[in-house]
Amino acid sequence: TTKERVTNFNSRKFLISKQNKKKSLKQLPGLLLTGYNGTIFAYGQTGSGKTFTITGGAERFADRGIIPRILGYLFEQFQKDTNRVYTAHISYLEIYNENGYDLLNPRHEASKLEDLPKVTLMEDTDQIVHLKNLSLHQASSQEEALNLLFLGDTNRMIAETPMNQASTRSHCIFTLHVCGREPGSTTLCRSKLHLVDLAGSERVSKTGVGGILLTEAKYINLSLHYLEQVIIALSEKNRSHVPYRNSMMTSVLRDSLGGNCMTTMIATLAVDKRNIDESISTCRFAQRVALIKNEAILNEEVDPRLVIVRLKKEIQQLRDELALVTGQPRTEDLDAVELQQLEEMVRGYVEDADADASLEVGADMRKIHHCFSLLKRHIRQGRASSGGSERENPSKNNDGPGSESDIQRLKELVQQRDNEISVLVSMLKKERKHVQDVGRQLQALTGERDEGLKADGERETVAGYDKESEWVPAQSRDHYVSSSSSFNGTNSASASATNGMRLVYGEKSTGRKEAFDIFRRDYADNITIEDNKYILKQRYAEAKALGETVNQARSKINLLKSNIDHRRMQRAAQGVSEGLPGVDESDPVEEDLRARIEGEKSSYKEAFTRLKVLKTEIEHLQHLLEKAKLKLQRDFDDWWAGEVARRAVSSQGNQARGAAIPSGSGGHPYNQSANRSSASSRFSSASSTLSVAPSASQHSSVARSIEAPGSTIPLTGDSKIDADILAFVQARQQLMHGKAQERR
Ligand SMILES: Nc1ncnc2c1ncn2[C@@H]1O[C@H](COP(=O)(O)OP(=O)(O)OP(=O)(O)O)[C@@H](O)[C@H]1O
Repeated sequence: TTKERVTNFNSRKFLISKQNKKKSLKQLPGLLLTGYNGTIFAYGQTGSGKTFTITGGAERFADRGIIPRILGYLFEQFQKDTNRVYTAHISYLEIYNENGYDLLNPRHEASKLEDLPKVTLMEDTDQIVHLKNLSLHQASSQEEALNLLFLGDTNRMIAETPMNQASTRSHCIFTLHVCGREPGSTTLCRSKLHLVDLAGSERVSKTGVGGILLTEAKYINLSLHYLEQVIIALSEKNRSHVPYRNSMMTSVLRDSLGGNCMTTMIATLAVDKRNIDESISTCRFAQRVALIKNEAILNEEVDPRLVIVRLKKEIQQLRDELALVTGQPRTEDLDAVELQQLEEMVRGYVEDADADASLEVGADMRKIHHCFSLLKRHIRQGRASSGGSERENPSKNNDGPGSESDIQRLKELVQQRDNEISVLVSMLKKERKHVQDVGRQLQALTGERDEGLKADGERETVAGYDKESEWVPAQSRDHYVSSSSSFNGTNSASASATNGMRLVYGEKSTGRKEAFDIFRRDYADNITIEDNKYILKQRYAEAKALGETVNQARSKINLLKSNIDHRRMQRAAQGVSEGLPGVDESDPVEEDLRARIEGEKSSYKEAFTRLKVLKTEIEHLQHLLEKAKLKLQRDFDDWWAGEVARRAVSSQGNQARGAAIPSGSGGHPYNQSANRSSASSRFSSASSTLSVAPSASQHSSVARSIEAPGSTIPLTGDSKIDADILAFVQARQQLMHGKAQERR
């Protein structure tokens, strides 16, 4: 029961073993920024909370895992650190049955796992492993990075089939590649952080390290066994050979396990009594991991492109100097472009007010000569316009340019212009005030809707949520896939998913929609979906209110600022007209205005900071909601497909016997949990037998409610259309039965 589960989870404990005792789990992301590689991997039996720890829970924002938290932290640091420029790239690899798959491949959501290009290992001469077919996506913001995580997780979920319980039997490696550089420097700091969600470990401990029994081989997660072998080899002193190459996972994590990396293992335990053996085995494994000593080094490298540019410049300088020293100056004439450049440089140099400004033309005598001649020309021109005219007009009292009458006339002209300017300024102010008033009136009329959110880019997201809150099942997976397969890696995954939902809206059949409504009503996760919708609405309302607070504070600050300006002008005018002293002294009115600005500023900051946090939370909740909806959609599709197949088989049988529509039900297999193996058994029973009676494990409210229609429905003979007709009749019956029960 839920209560038991909660109690069990509360008693879960995490054991963290560290390579370097000084470096805690919290410090790893920080070390990533300084250029060290890091790995955090979760190890434990199925259901002990590895995915919950690494990625996060599917229900609440507070349950978000290490990956979203690290992404939040890192992007915040990128912004804070003004001394460096950072770039981040993300890859997401899934290893299933020793094959690697790119979880960020856009084809992932449209194709079966087997049809996807496999990620393969390639080793260079320095034994560094490279992964072919694994895409790397740049993430320039936390939002983009979280979208990539969401996309990968969704792809992982979609690719899950009853035969492939991916979350339990596959390993996932989310890698964050960070590159930091000081502007102008040729040195780069490259580092990567692997966040690894390993497959369930239980089989390994049961098999033992010694050998794998042939009969059990297909059930055993070989790569975890090899991981254990590598760990043992690394923890034993004097072991020269470490068998990294045995599995893809150990090859990919080679650096993390015994190389240049700070590694933290999180051992997850399900501390129920019946799991005691698994728990002990996990602790032993953690103990061995703790013995491994890694030598992490700072990953600094020089960017070859920048070095080339620098070296080319240096070579040119040296060539010029050499030519100068050896007396072999270049003889060819400067071309038009060079002459133009020199002219601009000299003009800039002459006009530069800075006395220390220098003119850099390199050690090229041709250029130096040309610069001298340009400077000479400038000087002569200057003399001609000032000194020369002085010599020609030594008397200041004559009527030529510069005479007293001339100066007087110019003064009057300046005065006249000043008057014109002040008239224009006051007109401008009036106009501006008018525009502001009109703006305010307009805002009042439109109710200032969503202004705050709009300012922070929130509006679209929340509006998107509103639009999708009413949604219906897809006709088939193909529809969903085709509509969302346009994803190119950087688009919003949630947008593509919702588009998919919306696209099929117009194509729904009534029977299918009715069936979906019933299915959704009984679906166990529906409570979570509804809860999250409710929380999301609350957050949205809070964000809207905060947005308004931010806007109000902003306009109040602007108003107070203009009051201060006004006050200052008033005081200045008073000072000039009345010749009052002390205009420079502090003004209590202005002080008061300033204090009010400070007050508004702090409420603005507070609301804005909360809005930012809220934005992350809203996005996270939207992702959770999307995932839950996708899961519901997928479960419904499976159930529906099973129903249709069974009806088709039954109706064919009945038609052959000239019978009416059969009774029976497929049940609601997902009312307890998303039991995918029961889904597969439904499929097989549908194809192998005409019996449609619900099995004991499949009973549900829907299953119990089905009765024979009691009338013969004319069928078309087309199996697909007939199946749809039958499903419609059945869904309708279920609905009516449900309503009848409700009335009772
Ligand atoms: N600390 C926890 N608090 C609440 N729920 C938890 C906690 N840890 C795990 N769970 C829940 O337990 C279930 C199983 O957890 P999770 O999927 O993380 O296990 P896992 O070790 O990754 O399993 P698998 O090996 O199958 O992938 C999930 O429903 C998860 O939400």
